Amino acid sequence: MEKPSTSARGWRDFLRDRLYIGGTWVPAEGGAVIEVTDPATGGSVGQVPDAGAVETELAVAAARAAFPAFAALTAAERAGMLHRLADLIDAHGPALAELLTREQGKPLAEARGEVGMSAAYIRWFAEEARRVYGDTIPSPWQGRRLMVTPEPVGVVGAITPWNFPSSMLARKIGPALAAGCTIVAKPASQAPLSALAWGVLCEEAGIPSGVVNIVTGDARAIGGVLTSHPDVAKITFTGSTEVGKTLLRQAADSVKRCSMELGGNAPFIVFDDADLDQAVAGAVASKFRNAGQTCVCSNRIYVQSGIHDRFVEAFSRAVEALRAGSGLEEGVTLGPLIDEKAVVGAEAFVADARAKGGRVVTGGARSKGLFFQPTVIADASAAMDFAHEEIFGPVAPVFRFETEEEALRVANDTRYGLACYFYTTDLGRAFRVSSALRYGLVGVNEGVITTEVAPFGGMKQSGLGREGSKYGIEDYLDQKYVCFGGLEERKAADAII
Ligand SMILES: NC(=O)c1ccc[n+]([C@@H]2O[C@H](COP(=O)([O-])OP(=O)(O)OC[C@H]3O[C@@H](n4cnc5c(N)ncnc54)[C@H](O)[C@@H]3O)[C@@H](O)[C@H]2O)c1
Ligand SMILES: O=C[C@H](O)CS(=O)(=O)O
Repeated sequence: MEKPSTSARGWRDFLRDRLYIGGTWVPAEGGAVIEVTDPATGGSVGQVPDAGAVETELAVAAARAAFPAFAALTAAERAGMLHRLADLIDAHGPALAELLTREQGKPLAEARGEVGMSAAYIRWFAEEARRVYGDTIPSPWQGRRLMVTPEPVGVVGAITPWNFPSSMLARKIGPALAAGCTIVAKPASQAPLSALAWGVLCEEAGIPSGVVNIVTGDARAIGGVLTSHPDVAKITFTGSTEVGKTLLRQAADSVKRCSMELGGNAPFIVFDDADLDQAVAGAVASKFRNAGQTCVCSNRIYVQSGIHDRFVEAFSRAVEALRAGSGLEEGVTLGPLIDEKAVVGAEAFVADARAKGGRVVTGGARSKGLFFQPTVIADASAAMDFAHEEIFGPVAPVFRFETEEEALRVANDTRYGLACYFYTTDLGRAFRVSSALRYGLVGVNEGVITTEVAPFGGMKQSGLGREGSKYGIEDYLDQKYVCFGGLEERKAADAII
């Protein structure tokens, strides 16, 4: 397979101010647009159409029309398209990463990591396409053969968040196309440009018109069509738990298949027997990645009393070493928050903690623009808002605990169940605690554990289903049971002369 040209295309070459529907680039009805701004500077990065129900109906119709022929391709043909798509993502990684940093704010190194992860998800599902096996089942009857045949569910509606505008889309486009489905995707308006860049890449990868459609604009109107349209078979959503519940309610009337990747409230537990340096490094990585704006960020840091003071001192020192600035500057490790609402949210969590006895060890205030100081708050307690709500910002509350039983009780005391982490050098504790924690993802002595080869998803109100891994394609397939009867040898009297 010929590798795509790596001719130096810049981030501007992937800018599109049109919707990608049925393989064509079209404006919103009436030409309304949404301005996309760089959260580090407030400057304009580009514009995208402010579309709604009418354009979404057109996109669903295009996806519906493309589905039969795309589903009829062989798995190898679909795998070939996905491999070409992954090769294009890799070939244009630097440009795609710069576009991502400009619209979302994360440091370039993290953006490059996200683009690389996007290609990894697509490549993983290119190969999963070739392993969608069925079953034959031993028949309980004479003269019958029983088979189970997986079939693509059909048109998929996908809605994705702003914090990982590329990889969250990859986690949906990959399995959908691998299974033979077609898709209509709506990115978040805060960071929609990376998704439209996917339209450019899909076009160049030779993915047939109408298979992938990207619609930007009015979330409520677009989501309203996707969750109710009779031609949409499945909804896959990544975002807040509250919006996930809204979409589940809307999709119920037409009983659509739903996958939900929702909010988190990750505990990060440090036992007395932990390796202190490892625990500090893990806490910084899991808390401050994307300026604390990831669903799997540590939200509550529980430290056993014997190591507590040494941890707070070492952790605060490491946090103060973080370098805040524009994500485009090499060496920057902490970018801006996505918008003013996010900064106000972080300020509110700090004010609430202070009012309830929390001690700000470092940080605690906004700096300039949409930047918020990386913050450590000691003497945190269950009375504080961030004990029960997702912070989604660079604020690290540290709670003290005495026993393993207490740590497990408080760690599990949440409606969420996405990610959790703990540090210990005791093997027995590692097995006991990883078994007792009610979370979909468990990091033991590691603070960042996401990979395309392992299932990603939550328990409780953190979601439904899994993305990535060998499990991630299952939600895009219907298992059809076929019973072949009348197979006994026909007697002479039955024979048709
Ligand atoms: N579990 C995961 O894999 C995962 C990954 C990333 C983010 N998240 C969660 O997402 C949240 C942050 O992202 P966000 O601010 O973009 O979340 P959000 O729920 O506000 O928005 C997510 C997407 O839903 C759209 N949306 C909002 N209201 C809608 C409606 N009524 N109908 C249809 N679409 C609607 C938005 O435009 C966006 O595209 C956090 O809670 C985070 O934990 C979870
Ligand atoms: O925020 C949500 C993402 O799923 C984080 S990760 O990059 O997949 O770990």
